[in-house]
Amino acid sequence: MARVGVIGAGAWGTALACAARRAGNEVLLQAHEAEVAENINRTHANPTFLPNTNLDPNITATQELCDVADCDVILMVAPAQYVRATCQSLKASYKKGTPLLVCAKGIELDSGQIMSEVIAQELPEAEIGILSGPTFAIEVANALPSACTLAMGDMQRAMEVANIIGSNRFRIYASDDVIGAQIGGAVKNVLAIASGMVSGKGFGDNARAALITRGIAELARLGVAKGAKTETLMGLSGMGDLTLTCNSMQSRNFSLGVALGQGEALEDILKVRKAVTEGVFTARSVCKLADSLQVDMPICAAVNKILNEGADITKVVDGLLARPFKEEI
Ligand SMILES: NC(=O)c1ccc[n+]([C@@H]2O[C@H](COP(=O)([O-])OP(=O)(O)OC[C@H]3O[C@@H](n4cnc5c(N)ncnc54)[C@H](O)[C@@H]3O)[C@@H](O)[C@H]2O)c1
Ligand SMILES: O=P(O)(O)OC[C@H](O)CO
Repeated sequence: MARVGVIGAGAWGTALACAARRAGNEVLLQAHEAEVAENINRTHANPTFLPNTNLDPNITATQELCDVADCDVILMVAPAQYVRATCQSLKASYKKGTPLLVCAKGIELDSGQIMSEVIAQELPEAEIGILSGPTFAIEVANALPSACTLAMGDMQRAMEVANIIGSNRFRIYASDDVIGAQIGGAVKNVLAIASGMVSGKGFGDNARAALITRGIAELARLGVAKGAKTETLMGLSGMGDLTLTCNSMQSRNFSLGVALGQGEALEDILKVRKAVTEGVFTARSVCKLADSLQVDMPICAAVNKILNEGADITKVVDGLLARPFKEEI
């Protein structure tokens, strides 16, 4: 039995705590909000972020980041824009060599950095891993079968850690492609917003299939330019997660796109959401990263224009459709 610390008791942190506990570990879940920690300890539930789910009473919660520093493996499940500040707070207690697995999916707004770059700056001694794949929290919490990628610089180490937190209901495939495993998870959120807009606008299933396929082409262009392996981008953390998120109302990113497509305003959609919709932030940061690498990402650029520059969806879509025909690459 290992001790697994989970930072962030949102839907995904709570679900990962369930998976790690099911794999036979002692699990400590760190919550940002006092009432979330209290609910988990007192009622074995997290109605704020993962309602209608009973948690194993052996999952305990704390509000203190330093409490998870003694764990054998730490999962970083704060949303992407909070990862830097969370690492800064963890720094004083973090023990060199403890695997720190990033489970957030996003690119930092100010810097355009991926999460491994943010962590390398703030916790240079961290043994970084990336856990990413097609995994809706509620299904993992309810022990429905899921699979994802765990990428670490050392493949052998990734296998060891996979054996600690994985199980027959939460299958983990090891990889040594730390960059590739992050690009899919970050970019698919932006593409899922686009896919939702296509659905919300009533453009039909053909259009959605075309968008997803051209989306994987731009995701792969960015990944390769950043140093990812193509097979990672075509695997669970890339194409797998893109397929899931671009086709399901369970996705916060897809459902936000649907609402936008149906004419709701972004501020009104976000006003009533407690859950994070990572694509809203990553739309801007992925464009910044793509510009710096001189990669053409027309769909992500279109989403950014709609979300952040107030562009009209119909006009933006018309602009995309009117581009000259080109080779399929
Ligand atoms: N929910 C899923 O199905 C799922 C699956 C895979 C990956 N992810 C990724 O996991 C990450 C976390 O998402 P989630 O679904 O668990 O979140 P959530 O939407 O359920 O909850 C929001 C989270 O933000 C945290 N938060 C709010 N303010 C904060 C602050 N100032 N500092 C630190 N944390 C703060 C909350 O404590 C909570 O953990 C995201 O990057 C998401 O893309 C989510
Ligand atoms: O609800 P979303 O859109 O944040 O997606 C959740 C997970 O990333 C799916 O793998």
